Amino acid sequence: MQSPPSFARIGTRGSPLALAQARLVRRLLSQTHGVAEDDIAIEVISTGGDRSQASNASLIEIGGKGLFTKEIDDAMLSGRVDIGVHSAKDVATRLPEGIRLVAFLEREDVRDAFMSVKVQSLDHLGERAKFGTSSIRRAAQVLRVRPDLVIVPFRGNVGTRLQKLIDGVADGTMLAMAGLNRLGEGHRATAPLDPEIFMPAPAQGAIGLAVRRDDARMTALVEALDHAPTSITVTAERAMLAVLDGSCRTPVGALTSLSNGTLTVKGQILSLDGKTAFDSAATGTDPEALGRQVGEDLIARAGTEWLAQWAANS
Ligand SMILES: NCc1[nH]cc(CCC(=O)O)c1CC(=O)O
Repeated sequence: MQSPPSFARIGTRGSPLALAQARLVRRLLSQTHGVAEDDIAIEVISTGGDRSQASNASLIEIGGKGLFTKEIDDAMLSGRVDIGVHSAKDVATRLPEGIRLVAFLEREDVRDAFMSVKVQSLDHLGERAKFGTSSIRRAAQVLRVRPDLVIVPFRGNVGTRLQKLIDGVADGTMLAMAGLNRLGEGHRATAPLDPEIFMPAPAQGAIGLAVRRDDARMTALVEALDHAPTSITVTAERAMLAVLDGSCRTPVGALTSLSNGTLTVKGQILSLDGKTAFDSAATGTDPEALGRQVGEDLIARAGTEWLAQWAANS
């Protein structure tokens, strides 16, 4: 009989992207710690996010707190798996008490890409063309530059979405370059979008690794995979998001650059229809402090009256 994997058990969602990310983590752990890949198990765990994507859950429900991570967190807490591998942008700013994000892998391309089988860019879409997205951020950003477009719900993995474009369910859509690249499908992107205008989701393009807070062995093994510049920028963006999470449910974009130890954090919040947007930026060295500063400044600029429409607890 084969002996069970002894080094570590990774918990992941079952989507092609999630599996590609879990396999990347398995390979890095194996290389870094000199163990066989067979000694690292990959356990597929279905999450609430997978179930609501399969159904017709509303835009607001998707992306709710911990939707893509709860069952993996539970599997870690019960000892079924040791490491949770997540797209960092899908990880809620507040994690369960016993769980910690301890490492981020080197960030992929942070940008979103425009995708279409008909036209080369967003500008080339016809008047009132259908734009497929189930992301409130992407819908707001697209409507900001093309208020005439009609937003239609659009879900599924990369292959499904491409088929939907071919079938004419939508004339265009937007996907993260990171996901496409990690699936070896980067060539499918019609045109990467300017991240200053189409600000990515906070932490987009980074893979976050979670462990049980009391698991010192696993913490040390996983921390060895951390990519410091990614940790710094993602920490700033998640700090910004944590401030905004506490007071509103508006679409949020973030863009951080790091050069010679100096961080510039930019943030944007928008109304769902894209008609209103507030921008802020800050430069410095402390990721947490800068992120919080940008979040608080966005709240101040938007003002309580505007934010009241998008109250966190409504
Ligand atoms: N919400 C789904 C999701 N979570 C992470 C990615 C892509 C990879 C990444 O941004 O790290 C995607 C798909 C997409 O937004 O196109």
